[in-house]
Amino acid sequence: MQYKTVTAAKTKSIALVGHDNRKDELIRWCQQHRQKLAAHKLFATGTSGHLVAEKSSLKVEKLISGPLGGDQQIGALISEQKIDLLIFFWDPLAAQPHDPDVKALLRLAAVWNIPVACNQASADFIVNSPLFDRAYDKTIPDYQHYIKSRVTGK
Ligand SMILES: O=C(CO)COP(=O)(O)O
Repeated sequence: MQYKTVTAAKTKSIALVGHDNRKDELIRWCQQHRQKLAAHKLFATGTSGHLVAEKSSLKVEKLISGPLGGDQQIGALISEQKIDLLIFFWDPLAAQPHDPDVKALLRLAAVWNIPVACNQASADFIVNSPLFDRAYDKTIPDYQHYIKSRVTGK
């Protein structure tokens, strides 16, 4: 795979996702960091998004609920380079009916070099990083090169 450098803008697009047993933790984290988060564009799976918006007054673009396709929507936005950060409080202690979608989302975040926080401590490190409010150069797969070499065999 060939890679290229792109710049994540100062204003980030942040995806917020919490499994049911971890939604309270996600909401508390959003309330705690409300001021910092308000400067960015927020997306979330359906239930998480409604709850975060209601309980923190943050503006959130709500996608479909996770088990009905929301994880896949966020994955698609990541592959279109429309998400810069993923805060995903997934549940390590309960099986999810849509486990393949959860894995797919985490896989795409790894493919596209997206910082991921799976718990409150990681999320704290991310939100307090100087890079959180600043433009950031990162490497991602060079799709133009990838597709050209697949099509032409060169
Ligand atoms: O299931 C989820 C992520 O895998 C979250 O979806 P909801 O926010 O709709 O509960």
